[in-house]
Amino acid sequence: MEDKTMDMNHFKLQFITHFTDTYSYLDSARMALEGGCRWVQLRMKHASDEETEAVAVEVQKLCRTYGATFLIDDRVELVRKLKADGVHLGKNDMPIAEARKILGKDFLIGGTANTFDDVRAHYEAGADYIGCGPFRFTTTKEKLSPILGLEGYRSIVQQMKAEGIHLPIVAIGGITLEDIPAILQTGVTGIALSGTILRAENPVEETRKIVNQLKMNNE
Ligand SMILES: Cc1ncc(COP(=O)(O)OP(=O)(O)O)c(N)n1
Ligand SMILES: Cc1ncsc1CCOP(=O)(O)O
Ligand SMILES: [Mg+2]
Repeated sequence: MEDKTMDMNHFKLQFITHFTDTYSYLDSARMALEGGCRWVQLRMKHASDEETEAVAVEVQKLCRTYGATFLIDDRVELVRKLKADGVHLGKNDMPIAEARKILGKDFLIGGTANTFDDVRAHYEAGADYIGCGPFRFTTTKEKLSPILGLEGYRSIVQQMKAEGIHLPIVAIGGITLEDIPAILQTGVTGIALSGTILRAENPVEETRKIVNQLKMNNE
């Protein structure tokens, strides 16, 4: 497992896999890694445990080759079994405090937030970072929470500052390359995305552009 305190650039872009007819989960992760992303979440919503484990083993190997952080969506037990780097949990998943008891302090745990109250609850439960969204409508996730837009992030970041909550927060949901400068201006730490890379004509090149855009907007 990598050092949680490593270079924060590493944690500015999280690529999340998504089922497509064009690319396998493994190839999707490979393209993001080739493009320079160093934080990958394997999200296989409708797959069985067996199917997910088989893919996770391969994506984990690839991530290790690239020195990337490897997270799995939802599946705490699989994260423990494979010694992945961490898990991302939402409202309908295992509570973060329970996952922390199972995984201990050496695994990353991300929590989904749509409001400042969600952020505070995850902070108190011991989350390492927040995935906050949706920024705008996306077809990648069903049953979306209310859209936040730029104003939603500004408000949440401002409340975090006011209450002294220091936790990395990545914006998520329908984000494209063009959105990055304005999103970072709101004070969030980074972004998480999927569709804009997988729909691009050249996903590796699109990832490169996103990585460069994030570097240019580095504070
Ligand atoms: C970085 C990041 N943020 C939010 C989510 C959404 O998690 P969740 O609300 O549990 O929904 P599913 O992804 O499980 O459908 C995420 N996965 N990653
Ligand atoms: C998992 C998730 N949670 C909120 S929006 C979303 C999907 C992000 O994917 P995309 O970048 O394709 O909108
Ligand atoms: Mg979930």
